[in-house]
Formats: sequence, structure tokens, C-alpha cells
Amino acid sequence: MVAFDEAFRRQLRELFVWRRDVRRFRLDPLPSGAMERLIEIACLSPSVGLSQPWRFVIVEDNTRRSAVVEDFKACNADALHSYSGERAARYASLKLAGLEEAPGHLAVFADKTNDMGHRLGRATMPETIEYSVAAAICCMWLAARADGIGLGWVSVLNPARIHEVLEVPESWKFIGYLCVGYPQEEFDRPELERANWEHRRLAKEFTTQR
Ligand SMILES: Cc1cc2c(cc1C)N(C[C@H](O)[C@H](O)[C@H](O)COP(=O)(O)O)c1[nH]c(=O)[nH]c(=O)c1N2
Repeated sequence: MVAFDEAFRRQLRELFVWRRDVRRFRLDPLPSGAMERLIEIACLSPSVGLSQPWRFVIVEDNTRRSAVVEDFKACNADALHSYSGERAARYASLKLAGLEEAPGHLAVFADKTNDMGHRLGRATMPETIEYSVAAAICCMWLAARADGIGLGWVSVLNPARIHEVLEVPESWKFIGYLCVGYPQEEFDRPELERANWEHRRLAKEFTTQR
């Protein structure tokens, strides 16, 4: 049996507070094996029926990386057009990906045809496959921060284009594209909060009783 003491719990809470979505990376490379170690942690995550539906693609090829950057630019320009006035100006000033600087690129998919788990838990809720992969990304996010590594989740992308660029099976659903590297700075507040886009609210605002 492993027991966790008060000091550990305090530190764990600090880890939650200091985990950030990182878009501003230093250029130094990740140590050898760092990405693989994060993927190992992700594989310890909960998954519906123990289906482990996550599929990880470490993107190293520069042509593919550049294609992802181009797709992000196109999607981000489209997103900007959906805003107007002061909100548009504010959106334009946000940095929403560190794709060009991050030494590590990791695309994450959910394999919807995966037979592991023998469909347990997903007959009425097939979307639990995608939830499982999102849960794995969150575990990896925290583990990365504990190692001083920053992770940035990029979703301003066209999933069909990502499939094309990475040549992955049709049955894989795109869940997220992660930039991985060392953050330029550490913060205890989200970048979107510091940029005055949105602010974190208290748990009681999301909680009701029945
Ligand atoms: C599913 C999903 C998708 C995205 C994100 C997150 C998640 C969970 N986030 C990061 C998001 O903006 C960030 O988590 C919040 O602003 C809170 O900040 P911290 O993560 O606490 O730093 C994110 N950030 C960004 O700059 N570009 C993006 O495309 C996305 N996409």
C-alpha cells in the first residue's frame, strides 16, 4: 500500500495550480526519451472498459510539421473572422499555439474501432472513447509540469487536414495536437486570464445540489 502524506498533498495541489497551457517555448530540445516517458504516464490513465483507445503520433518530419503550422494559421484566420470589434482585436492579439518554437509535436487520436475492453461501458455512450483520451492528455499535462516541461493543447486545426498530413487510419478520431517543450516562464494563472480574455471562476459557480 502506498500512502501519501500532507506534504505530498500540498505539493500535488501546487502542481494543479501551476500546470499551464504553454504557448511560449524555449528552443532547447527535450532530453532523449522525455516524450516517450510522458506517453508511458498517459497510458496509466483511466479508460472506458480499460480500452486504452489513445494513439500517439510523435511528429518529427519537418514537412508535416510545417503543414500543421499552415493549417493552424488558416484555421486561426477563420476563427478571427467570427469575432468583431474589440473582441476581434483582442483575439488577434492572443498567441494560441507554440507550434513554430516547440521542440516536441505530439498528435493524439482515439481509435474508435479499438476492441480492447470488449465494449464495456460504451454501449450507450460511445463517446467515452474520446473522453478516455482527453483524460490521458490531462494526466500527461500534469506529469509534464512535474518534470518542468510545458504542454500546449492546440485545437485550432482542421481534423481532416491533420489526418491527411499525418496519414493515420480513418478510424482514428483526432483529439488534440500537443506542443511540448520548456516554457519561457512559469505562471500560476492561465495566459487567457492574464490577457483578459476570460477568467477562472470558483467551483461553487459550477456546482448544484439535487
Ligand atoms: C480541449 C482543449 C483544447 C484547447 C485548450 C484546452 C483544452 C482542454 N487550450 C488551452 C486552454 O486555453 C487553457 O487550458 C485554458 O485557457 C486554461 O489555462 P491553463 O490550462 O490553466 O493554463 C488551447 N489553448 C490554445 O492556446 N489554443 C488552443 O487551440 C487550445 N485548445
